[in-house]
Amino acid sequence: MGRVHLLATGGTIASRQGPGGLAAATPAAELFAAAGPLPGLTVTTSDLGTVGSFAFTTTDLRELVAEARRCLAEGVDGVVVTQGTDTMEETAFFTDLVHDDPRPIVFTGAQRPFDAPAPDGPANLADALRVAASPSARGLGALLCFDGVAFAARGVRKIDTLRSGAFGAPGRGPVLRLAGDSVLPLTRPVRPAALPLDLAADLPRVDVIACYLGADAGLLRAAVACGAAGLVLEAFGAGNVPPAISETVEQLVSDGVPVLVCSRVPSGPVVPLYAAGGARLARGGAVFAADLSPWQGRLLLAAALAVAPEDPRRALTQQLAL
Ligand SMILES: NC(=O)C[C@H](N)C(=O)O
Repeated sequence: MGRVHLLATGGTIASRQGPGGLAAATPAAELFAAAGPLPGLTVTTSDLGTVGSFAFTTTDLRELVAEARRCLAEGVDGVVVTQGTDTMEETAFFTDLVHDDPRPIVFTGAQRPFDAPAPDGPANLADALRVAASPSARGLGALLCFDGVAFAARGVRKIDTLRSGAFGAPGRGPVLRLAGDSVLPLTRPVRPAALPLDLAADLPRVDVIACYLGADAGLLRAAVACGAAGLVLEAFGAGNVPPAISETVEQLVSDGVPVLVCSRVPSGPVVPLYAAGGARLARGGAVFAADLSPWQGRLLLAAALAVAPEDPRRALTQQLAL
């Protein structure tokens, strides 16, 4: 008999139509009841909140991971977190960065609300509960289970605003597939060691700066003026930025502000190829973030700065080597 704890935070999976639009209001026990009986599983439930994930802060993120750890300490085989899909790729990734227990923490949600004529939440939740109890999920870290498959947290992205197949992991694919009651293993990605992050302390501010044709360095400087301790560039293509930005990056890095390079393209790695583009950024000391999305890169840089404020490079390199 598998034992799983369900921790609910809100999101569309818990939302119903109200006078001003959709609002999350359904508690964990009701979400579980709608997922139907799951023979062979004992499920306990608790509620951490009922908000849309677009309202999450990094404080909520730290509290969520701490709460999931408390649930695991009760001796369950795994934890399922229900939340909104808007920031699920960030929550799952952050959880994965610090998760050093072989038991999985599985995120799921829905694209259609709880009171829709054909909601997708109940099936997603049933799948996520099965994954959380499955021996095939052990050692895979934080997972995101949606629409019949589960993705490793690293590299997963929301790829559709409304369709039930909301997530993908470009260039990687899912790690588990659901078939009825069975959880079928597909691949086992190697995970770097967990970062020893103090969940009680605030994360340093890291901002993501978008690059677009003709962009100048104004937003980079503004971010630093607002207190950013590190910056992530949402660069063009394989990691190129307009000249005004690379010039400023060089200066910021030498002033001690680390800069991580990600791409605005959803698939493929960033590499310092072009003399006046990415190669210039690399010469200036920017770190290239493989195929991490800017939003996952931002959380990685914030965690690296928290763990090693003087020299986040080592933590970054260790996490990006795989
Ligand atoms: N499908 C969803 O859950 C989206 C919702 N806006 C949220 O992130 O809370």
